Amino acid sequence: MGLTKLLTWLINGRNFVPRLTPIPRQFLSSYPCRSISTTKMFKSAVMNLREASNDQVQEFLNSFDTVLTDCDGVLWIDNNVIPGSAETMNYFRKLGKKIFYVTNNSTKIRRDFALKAQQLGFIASEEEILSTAYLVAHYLKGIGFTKKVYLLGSNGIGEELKAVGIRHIGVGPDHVQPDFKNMKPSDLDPEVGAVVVGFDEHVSYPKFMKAASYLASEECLFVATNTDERFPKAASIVVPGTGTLVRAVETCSERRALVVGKPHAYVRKFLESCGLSPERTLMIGDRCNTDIELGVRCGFQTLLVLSGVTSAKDLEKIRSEKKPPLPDVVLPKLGDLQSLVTS
Ligand SMILES: O=C(O)COP(=O)(O)O
Ligand SMILES: [Mg+2]
Repeated sequence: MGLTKLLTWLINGRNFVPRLTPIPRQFLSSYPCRSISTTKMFKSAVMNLREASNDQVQEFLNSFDTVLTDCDGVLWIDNNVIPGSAETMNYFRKLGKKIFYVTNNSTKIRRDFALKAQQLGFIASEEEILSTAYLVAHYLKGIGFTKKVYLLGSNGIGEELKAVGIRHIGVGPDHVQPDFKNMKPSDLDPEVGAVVVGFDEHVSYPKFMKAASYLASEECLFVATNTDERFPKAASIVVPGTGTLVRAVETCSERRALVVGKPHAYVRKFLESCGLSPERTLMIGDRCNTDIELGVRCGFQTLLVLSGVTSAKDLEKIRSEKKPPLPDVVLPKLGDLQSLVTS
């Protein structure tokens, strides 16, 4: 069963018939999902759950049936679990909440995300994972794409493309040679009909040249996984995120990518097609400009945890600049919910 069908089935029961028609490209660029009132988008009150009464915590827990959680920065950082997050997610499940892991990370296939989650103590299955690698494949398959993809990204996307019968080239090192500027048209594959940009640890100048050269043809599609500026990191080291690569290719190709990840239109449309009940859905994230913005735009409740990218200081800045949207509720880390429900 496909992920959309499965999500729909889990959420609505067998009788619900999802809309599985591909989403037209021109529609996506302006797709608003639902109109957001200015008060909701720019509200200034954020409830700190640690300062809430027992009744308020209980009310919060009773207010949602479905939990969509971000991964990097909420559940784990690299391969290290954030203390208490597995216990909290498993507690949600024990309460009967449906759980889905919605990640902008494109480096793994869904099965490997599920495996990683399980190894870190989360109850999780492949069907509960929604990743940007999967969304890219879902999008290209949905529009009937049959050509080859030039992939400035990792095997995670490559494997998801392969799973839907789409061929790709480009994964792995493409080192700079002394005469790299002498690249010729014959160095390009004429079968390429789309450039996909995701996280690529082997990013290099020749890769940018190839991506931009393919994109010089107007017919060539340009798809990106996500625009996160940075990965969450515990120490004071900055790890540039996929947004860095997307902006670089957008700059040299003089084009804008269709981005499938949070908070962009494709993932919002995808979630909407799953028939979630927005007012009974909670989105948990560590970034206001991806996770919380997605949640607000979809009409979900939102919980920001400060264990990843957005810090308490950032939150203050967001509050004063009114951009991006603020969450409904905040916690230092997801695991803190445990002490609140047991106290
Ligand atoms: O890997 C990323 O860029 C972000 O991943 P996340 O959405 O799970 O935080
Ligand atoms: Mg995150």
